[in-house]
Amino acid sequence: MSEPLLRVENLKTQFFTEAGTVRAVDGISFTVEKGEIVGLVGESGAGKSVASMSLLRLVEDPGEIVAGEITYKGETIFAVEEGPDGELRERDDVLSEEEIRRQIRGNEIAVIFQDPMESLNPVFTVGGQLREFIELNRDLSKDEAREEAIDMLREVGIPDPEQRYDEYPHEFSGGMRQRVLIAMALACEPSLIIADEPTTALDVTVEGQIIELVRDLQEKYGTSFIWVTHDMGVVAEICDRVNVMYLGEIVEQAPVDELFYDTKHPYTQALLNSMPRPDQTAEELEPIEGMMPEAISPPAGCRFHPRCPDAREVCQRVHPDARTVGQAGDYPHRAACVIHDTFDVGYDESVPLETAPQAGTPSPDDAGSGDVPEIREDGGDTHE
Ligand SMILES: Nc1ncnc2c1ncn2[C@@H]1O[C@H](COP(=O)(O)OP(=O)(O)OP(=O)(O)O)[C@@H](O)[C@H]1O
Ligand code: NI
Repeated sequence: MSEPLLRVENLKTQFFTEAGTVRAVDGISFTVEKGEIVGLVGESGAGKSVASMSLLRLVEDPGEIVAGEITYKGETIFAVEEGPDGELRERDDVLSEEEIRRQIRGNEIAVIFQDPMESLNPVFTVGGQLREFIELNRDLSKDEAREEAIDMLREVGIPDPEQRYDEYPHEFSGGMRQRVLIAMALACEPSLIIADEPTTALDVTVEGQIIELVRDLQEKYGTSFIWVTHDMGVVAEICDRVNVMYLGEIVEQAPVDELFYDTKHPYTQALLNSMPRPDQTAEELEPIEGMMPEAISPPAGCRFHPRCPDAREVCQRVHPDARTVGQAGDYPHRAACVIHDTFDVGYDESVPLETAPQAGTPSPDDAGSGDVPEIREDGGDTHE
C-alpha cells in the first residue's frame, strides 16, 4: 500500500498536573487513508479528544506531546529523536508552529466540535461568519466569498440559504448549527476532517440526518474523517475502520465489520453489549461494570482487567501491547489482550479473577488477590 494520508505512531500525550502525570494518550498508532472514515471510540476519558487535538498540535497547558511521530501527506507534524546527550529533542523536519497554523490547520485538517456554539460567535450572523472564514482562507473577494458561503449552506442542507445567511446562530436549531460547522470545515476543502462527537448533543433523528449528510459529502469530495464518538451505533453507521480506545491506549483496531462480527477484545465486546439494539428490551442491556479509572494511575497489567469478565491472574501482571490477531482484507486486525494465542503468556493456565460478581454470590472485597480461586481448565474458552 502507498503511504497513508495520516500516520500516527506510538503517540504519547501527557498532562503534567500537581496531582501527577496524566497519561492521556499512551502510545497509540493508527493510520487514515484517503477517503476513509476512521473511528476513535471509547468511554469518557479514554483520550479521544486529546489524541485528536494532538494531531493538530493543539494540546493545551499543562499538556505536551512527549513521544511518537505524526506524519501527514509526507510532512512531519510531530517527531522526536534522541540527541547527542541522550535527551529527546524535536526532529529537524518537524513543521514550525507558523507552518502548522498556515498550511495545516483548517486548510488541510479541519475540526468539528460537539458544541457548535463554541465555534460560532453569537453576535455575528451565520452567513457573515462563514463568508469571512472563506474570504480569509481562500483568497476570494467579499462578493465571491458570499456566493460561496451561500452555496456551502445549500450544500450542507440548510433550506433557503439566502435568507438564513443573515440569521444569527441562536436562530438555528442544534442540527442546523452543526450543519453550518460542517460547511465551515469543508470551506477550505481540507483532506481530513476531525469530528469530535459532532452528533452527541443532537437527538437521534437529527443525528441520523447529519450522518447521512457527512456520508454524502464524503463520497462527493473524498474527504477523510476521524470520527470521535462513544457510540458504537454511530461507529456502525459511518466508520470504515475503527480504533477502540481505553485509558489512553488503542486496545482493538479493525475494519468496522470485522470489529463487530469478530470482536477480539473484551472491552470492545463490552461496548457492543452495552449498545442499545432494536431486538433488545431495556432490561437486556448490559452496561459495562464499573468505571474507567483515572488516567493518572492506570491499573497495572492490562488496564481493563479490573472490569474485564475474562480477566485472569496473568492480566494483572502482563501489559499487552496491541498485536495482530487476525487479518481483514488489506488490514491487520489488532488487539491488546493476552487471551489470544500470539501473546503466549500463560492465559489458559492462569487463575480467573472475579471481576464481575454474580448477583446472589457474596463478593469478596478484594476479589482475586486474597483467596486464590480454584483453577478451572475450561478448555473451550477460546473467546472466538
Ligand atoms: N487540560 C487537561 N489537564 C489535565 N488532564 C486533562 C486535560 N485534558 C484532558 N485531560 C485528561 O486526559 C484524559 C483523556 O481526556 P479526553 O478528553 O481526551 O477524553 P475523551 O475520550 O475525549 O472523553 P470524552 O468522551 O469525555 O470527551 C482524561 O483523563 C482527562 O482527565
Ligand atoms: Ni472528548
